[in-house]
Amino acid sequence: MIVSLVGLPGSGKTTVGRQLARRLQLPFQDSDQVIEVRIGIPIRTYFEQHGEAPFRDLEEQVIAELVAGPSCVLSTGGGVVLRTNNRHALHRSGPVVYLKSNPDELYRRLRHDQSRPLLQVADPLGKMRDLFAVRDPLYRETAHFVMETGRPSVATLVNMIVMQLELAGTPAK
Ligand SMILES: Nc1ncnc2c1ncn2[C@@H]1O[C@H](COP(=O)(O)OP(=O)(O)OP(=O)(O)O)[C@@H](O)[C@H]1O
Ligand SMILES: O=C(O)C1=C[C@@H](O)[C@@H](O)[C@H](O)C1
Ligand SMILES: [Mg+2]
Repeated sequence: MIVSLVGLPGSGKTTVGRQLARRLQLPFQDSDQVIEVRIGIPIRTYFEQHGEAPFRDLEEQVIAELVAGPSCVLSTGGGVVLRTNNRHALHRSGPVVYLKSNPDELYRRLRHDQSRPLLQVADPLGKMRDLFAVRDPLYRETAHFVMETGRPSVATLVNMIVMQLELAGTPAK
């Protein structure tokens, strides 16, 4: 079973995913990290050198491999839901949690972070709002649960997710 986390850049997929994996005693995978190991350079540099389309091809390949692999908690890249194949692959491989965050708050969280290529633009707040408008319906379509992030701490979010999974009958180890 693959427990996946989806959401906008900075919504906490990596941070929450790592702790959730520890709680569920499952291995942790992060598709962005798998991709970076494979390409041998930061995703940001890959975007600059090759553009977005080859990155999305690689991401689709990595998602297909990960969902076919052993049980894990899988944190995904923020744009994973842009491809229909990814949405279906994640949804049918196990519970998918959408970490839903307000774009203005995410912008405040990430404004000093240079590693997110899509936010290295003149108007990153506008970009985050646009990403939310396009992707919120896709995250909802992919997910079985929507968790509002924002006020809760990472530990609280992890507790809330574990409770949701238990309510849904997902065996927590
Ligand atoms: N619930 C939370 N409350 C406060 N800060 C948080 C919360 N979740 C994550 N953060 C902080 O927000 C930043 C981004 O988190 P993280 O890298 O986990 O996001 P991500 O969803 O994996 O982003 P990306 O899509 O770019 O990989 C980190 O500095 C993290 O510590
Ligand atoms: O939101 C996005 O489209 C992205 C988010 C990151 O997780 C990376 O997957 C990459 O920078 C693209
Ligand atoms: Mg991440």
